[in-house]
Amino acid sequence: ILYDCVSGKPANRTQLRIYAQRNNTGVCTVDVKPCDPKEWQRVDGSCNNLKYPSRGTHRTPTIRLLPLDFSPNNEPRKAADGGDLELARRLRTQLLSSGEVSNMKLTQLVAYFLLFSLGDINSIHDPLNYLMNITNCCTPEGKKDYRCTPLEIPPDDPVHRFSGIRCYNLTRPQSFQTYGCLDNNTDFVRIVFQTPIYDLSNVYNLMPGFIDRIRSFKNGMLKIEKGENGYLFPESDPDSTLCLLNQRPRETRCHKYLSNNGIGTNLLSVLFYRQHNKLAEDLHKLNPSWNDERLFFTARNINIAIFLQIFIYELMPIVLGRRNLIRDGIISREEGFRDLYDEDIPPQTTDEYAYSYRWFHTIQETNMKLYDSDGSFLRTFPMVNLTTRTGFLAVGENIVHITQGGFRQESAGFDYTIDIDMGDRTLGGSQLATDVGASDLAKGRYFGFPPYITYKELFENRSYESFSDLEDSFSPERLYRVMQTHKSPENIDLLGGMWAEKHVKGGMVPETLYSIVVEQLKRTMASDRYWYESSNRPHAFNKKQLKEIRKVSIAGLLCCVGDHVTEIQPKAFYTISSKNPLVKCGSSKIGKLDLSPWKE
Ligand code: HEM
Repeated sequence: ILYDCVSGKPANRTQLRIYAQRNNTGVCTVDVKPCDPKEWQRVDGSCNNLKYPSRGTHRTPTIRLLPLDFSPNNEPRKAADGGDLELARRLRTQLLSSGEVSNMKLTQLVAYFLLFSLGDINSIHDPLNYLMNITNCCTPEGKKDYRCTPLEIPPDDPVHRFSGIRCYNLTRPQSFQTYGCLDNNTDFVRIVFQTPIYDLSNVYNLMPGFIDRIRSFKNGMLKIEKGENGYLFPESDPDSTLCLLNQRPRETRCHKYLSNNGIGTNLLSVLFYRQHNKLAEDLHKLNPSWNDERLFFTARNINIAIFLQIFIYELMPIVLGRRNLIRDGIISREEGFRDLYDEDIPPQTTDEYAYSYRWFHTIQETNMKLYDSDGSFLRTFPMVNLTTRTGFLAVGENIVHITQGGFRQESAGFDYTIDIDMGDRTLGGSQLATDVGASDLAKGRYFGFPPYITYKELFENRSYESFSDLEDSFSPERLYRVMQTHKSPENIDLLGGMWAEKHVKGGMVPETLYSIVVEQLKRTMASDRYWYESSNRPHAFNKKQLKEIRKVSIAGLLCCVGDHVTEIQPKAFYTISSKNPLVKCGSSKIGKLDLSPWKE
């Protein structure tokens, strides 16, 4: 049955006729085969919710925590005095300092895993649009193009008053309107090409239909290709334009079916891809009678559970605060099952959720340190030169050196500073100059987010009318900066507010970011019929199996499938220290899974 993506209902004849005329049936509808309530979790995300079978697939519309706030024609909202809001680049340079500050407690893996988790539910079509399709937004012609939203650089800019660069290329976020699935005079609804549930889309389902190209259909395995370093995944497309920064002729590899995104996402996609095969292989040894289908879906079921266990129980407590997450029902102290499913909540993500992750650009350390497999420091490399450069991973021992650096190098500080390369280069040589923070702030206006204080009101359940109402939310110095840069509290953007806001007690992120993330995680857990902690889902783990899943860790993952990882600190999101020393991978201190409870 062809479902209309936006409404989530079977498309009627009139709709189908209109889509056919517009030649966009493929993007505005999704084909859902009849659901079987007991089947394995589908790779395409359909039938997760039996009442709304298309919710959960690619192009499931996002939802909003608060109503849209736009000027006419979806232009940015106006300031309280009716004028334009302050330039995004000026706010970025005034609210965030530029510099190198390390967080001595956490490793680069934190940023890698966060970005990887985001790629599971959010596609990178918007950045690709201005990197590949619409590259002329700073030309006179581009400035007249509705799709363009170039960023003006103020004449007194701390960097570009010297460079002469006056504009950054940027495009409007894409929506169901962009693709003609909704008429232009309707409310903006963001289009996302990833499934809204956490199901390792980066590995199994980057685009509809990819799964059939990467499955070997033998013993549950995914295809692999043999290469120089054993690192090769099907299939490279050397002619692909997606790997913009590959340095030819040496770097030719570009994934056809896996991500070609930031270096951390690419690395983790490779690790989870490999882990699928390791699981399938071991399950096959334990249960030689299982067929390909059963081996594939069991391995995938375990792989997703490992990813979620690391994400929700190991990473998020560090970032958001363990006690906070227990209090808010995101994690449990008990090891047993949790049945949180509510069929009335369709699988969807809020725009605010994916957007708020942009705050993590401030924790990205870009001066990447590369280490040998025995832990000897080799050299540094600018990470911003590696986005859309999958070819680099496949050359020489690079993947080994990046993996080692992931758990040996500190992340950048969770402070009010943005790394210099993030704030002034961002995308290596693929743009003359970019400021990811300025793009982030401006994008919020083109998503139509209401002011920061409206979110404060939502989460704190009180009103915020003057700057003095914000005294509890900012340190005096930060509040002073906010007042210097905004004429009215209503002018503060959602991200600008989060940049300056105090961090949540017990956690490392701004209070509002905490609230947005927790709101979504609750929805995610309640709306996923296949959530791994549930005892009632089809093909649920039994008690012993879940107990094994509870043991996994990022260190265990790296030991199991990381290149040349023979020793690692047991808590690998934390830096190496006397309390968290390097141990051999075989050590009982490394949390990893024993598959014997899966033996039939
Ligand atoms: C070297 C590291 C990174 C670079 C160079 C980078 C660069 C970028 C760029 C250029 C964009 C597009 C901006 C726009 O179109 O407005 C972007 C988007 C984004 N990035 Fe990063 N990023 C990095 C790391 C991270 C990390 C660690 C996170 C944390 C989760 C993250 C989260 C996001 C999010 C949420 C978006 C928005 C995607 C969307 O909804 O369109 N990035 N990044």
